[in-house]
Amino acid sequence: MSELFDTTCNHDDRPLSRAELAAAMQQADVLVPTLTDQIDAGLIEEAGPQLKLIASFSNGIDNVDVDAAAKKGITVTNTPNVLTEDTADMTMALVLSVPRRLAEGAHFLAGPDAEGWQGWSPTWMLGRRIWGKRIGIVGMGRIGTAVARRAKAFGLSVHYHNRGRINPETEAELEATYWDSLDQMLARVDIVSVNCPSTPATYHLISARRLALIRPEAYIVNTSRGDVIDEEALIRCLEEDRIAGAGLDVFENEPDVNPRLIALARKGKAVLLPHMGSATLESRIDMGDKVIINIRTFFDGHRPPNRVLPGRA
Ligand SMILES: O=CC(=O)O
Repeated sequence: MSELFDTTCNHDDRPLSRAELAAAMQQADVLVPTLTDQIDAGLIEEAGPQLKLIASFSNGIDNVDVDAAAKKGITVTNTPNVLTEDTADMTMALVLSVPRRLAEGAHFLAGPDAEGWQGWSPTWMLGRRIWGKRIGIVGMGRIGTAVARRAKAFGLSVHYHNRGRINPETEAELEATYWDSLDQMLARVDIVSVNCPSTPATYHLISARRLALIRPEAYIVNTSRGDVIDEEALIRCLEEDRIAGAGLDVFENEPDVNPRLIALARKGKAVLLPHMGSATLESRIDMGDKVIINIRTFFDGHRPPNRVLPGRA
């Protein structure tokens, strides 16, 4: 990056403070935030007139107020596509981990009781079968579709809810069933996978009312953003055994994880990951390349390939 542009970098791999962000936005022509930097309307309002591009190092763009940026004539870009397969892999890992008690088993052999293991026995660590079950994908964009491909290969039947139907060829290839009604789909599937972006319209989409529709034997997995699920309501469902288990890579108040969720993880009711869905070396390199291409294209006077348009709600 610094070979191509005159850069000021945050070398610490930690989110900048609001004051540091504000100062950067007074000086830089381009801001490259990550998903942990909250670029809200207030910061954008105070930005200097030289700031023309916010090239986010993230797929999700819920951390940037794109409408406020557009009003101030600032273009916003993100880094889609390059982390689709990695995030879908991690989603599938959670789909397998929770019902098959993978984390519990691994922790057991890494924990204090490991040496006391008595060996295989017929009722030891029984989980629930994946093959032949129904997965309900909430949000059938790139990542949702990549999850569906994997799920089908694992013998799950694919159900999905989306704002619109996906193209008929892909639907046929995945043998996927489209549900116009999210409520009806939630009531019928064995695993719910949340793969839609966080927007004002998807805030608490999986609400307390909808969580109550999910069957008690079903599991829920979220690798999207924490606020798509009403986390407090999910915790209550898990504590009261109204849902069999949850696999969560994202949380409502990251990096704070609700201690009740941690307690549920210790009881084997949840597998929690620290937002690592796209965390591969390859995806980070590809994301960096996308940021550079977006900046370059923009300053060459063209429309950057990953421009995020306002009005996404
Ligand atoms: O969650 C990761 C991303 O949005 O890039």
